[in-house]
Amino acid sequence: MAQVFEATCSAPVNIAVVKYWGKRDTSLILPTNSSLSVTLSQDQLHSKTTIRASESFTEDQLWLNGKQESISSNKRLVACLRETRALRANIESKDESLPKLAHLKIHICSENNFPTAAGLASSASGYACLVFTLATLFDLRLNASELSIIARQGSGSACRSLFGGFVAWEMGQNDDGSDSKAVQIAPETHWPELEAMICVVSDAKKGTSSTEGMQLTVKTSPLLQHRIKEVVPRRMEDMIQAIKDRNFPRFADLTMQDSNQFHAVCLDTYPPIFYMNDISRAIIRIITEYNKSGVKAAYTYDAGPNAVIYAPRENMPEIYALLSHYFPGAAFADSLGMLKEQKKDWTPADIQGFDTGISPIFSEASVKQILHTKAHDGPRVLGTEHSLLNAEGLPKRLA
Ligand SMILES: Nc1ncnc2c1ncn2[C@@H]1O[C@H](COP(=O)(O)OP(=O)(O)OP(=O)(O)O)[C@@H](O)[C@H]1O
Ligand SMILES: C[C@@](O)(CCOP(=O)(O)OP(=O)(O)O)CC(=O)O
Repeated sequence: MAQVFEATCSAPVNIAVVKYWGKRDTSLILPTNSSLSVTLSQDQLHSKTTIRASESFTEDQLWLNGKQESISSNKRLVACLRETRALRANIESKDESLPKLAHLKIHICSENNFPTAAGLASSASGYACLVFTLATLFDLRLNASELSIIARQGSGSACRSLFGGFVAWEMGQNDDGSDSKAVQIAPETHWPELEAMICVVSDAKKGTSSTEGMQLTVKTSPLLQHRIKEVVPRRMEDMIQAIKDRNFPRFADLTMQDSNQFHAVCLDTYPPIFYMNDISRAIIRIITEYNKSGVKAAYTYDAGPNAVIYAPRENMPEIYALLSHYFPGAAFADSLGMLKEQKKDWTPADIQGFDTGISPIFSEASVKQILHTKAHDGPRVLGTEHSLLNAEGLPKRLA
C-alpha cells in the first residue's frame, strides 16, 4: 500500500480598512504601501483545502470548487508550492527519520463557501488556506508571520489572513521580500463589539482584476504617489492607535477616508477604473446620513461594488433596518442572532434628523444578500472527517 499523508484546513477572508493597492515587485508581490485589515469569521466566509501527498500520485493536481484547474500555468500557486517544498526538503535533510514528503506529488482540493473572484476576497482566504495546509502537511513549524511571507506570493491580501483579529501587512524595504510580512495588531477578543455587515451587490466575476487594476494605477496615477508617500504612513499609525483605543468614531473616519481614497486613485488611473456602482454610492449616502449625528457605522469597498459596513454591535439592528428599507428583498441569515434585538416596525424616519429622501428605494434584490459577521480567528486545522478527497485521492464533490 502506498503511504498517504494528508491535511485539511480552513482559512478566513479579511477586509482591509487601509487598502493595499500597488506593487513595487509584481513577481514577489511586494506592495507600494502597508495595509491593515480585519479578519472575518469563518462561520460565514471561508476557504477549505485538503492536500494529500501519495507515492501513487503521478502528477500534482488541483481542483477549485469542484473543477480541475491547471497548476503549471498558475505562477503564484507554483511559487507557494516551490517555497513550502524547499522548506520541507531542508527539514528532511536534517532528520533521516522523517517521511520523505518533499518529492511526492500532491492533490489539492479547495472550496470557497462564497463566490470566487467576485470581490469578496477569495484570493485572500484561498492562498492563506493553501499555504497553511501545505505547512500543516509538511509540518513546517513556522509562525504565522513567516507563513505570511509565502502566502503573500500567492496573493498580496492573503498574507493578512494568516492571523485572526486586526492585522497589518508591513510593506518592508528589502528587495527579496523577507521583511514584507503580516503582523497581528490585536486579537479578535480585543474588540468583540465590532461587527461587520457585507452587502452583496453583485456576485458576478469582476471586470478589472485587482492584479491588473493596481498595476495600471501604479503606471498612470499621480494621486497614488501622494497616497503612498504622504497619506498611508500616517494613516497606518492612526488606525493602529484607533484599534488599540477601541475608538470607533476614529476607526470609522479613517476606514471611510481610506476607501474613498482607494476609489479616487482608481478614478485617477488612466483609463479610469470604476468598481463602485449606483447601489454602492447609495449605501455611502445612507451611511453618511446615518452618521450625521455622530459616527455610528463605517463603509468600505474593495475592487467591486459590494459594501462592507463595520459598526459596533448595538448599531447593527438599525443598520440592517436601514438597508432593508432602501434595498428590499436581500437574503439575510441572522447568523449572529441580531434580529432578536431589532425593534419591530422600525423605519429610517424613526432616526432623529434622518433625511429619508437621501436615496430612492431600490428595486427588489438590488442588494442580493446581507451577511452579518464579526472579527474572528485565523486558519484552523480540521479533522480527517472534513477531507475533501475520497479514497482514490479525487474530489468527493465535482462541479
Ligand atoms: N480556495 C482557493 N484556493 C486556491 N486559490 C484560490 C481559492 N480561491 C480563490 N483562489 C484564487 O484566487 C483567484 C480569485 O482572485 P481575485 O483577486 O480575482 O478575486 P477575489 O479575491 O474574490 O477579489 P478581491 O481580491 O478583489 O477581493 C481565483 O481565480 C484563484 O486563482
Ligand atoms: C482592493 C484590495 O482588496 C486589493 C486586494 O488585492 P489582491 O490581494 O487580490 O491582489 P494581488 O496581490 O494581485 O493578488 C485591497 C486590500 O485587500 O487591501
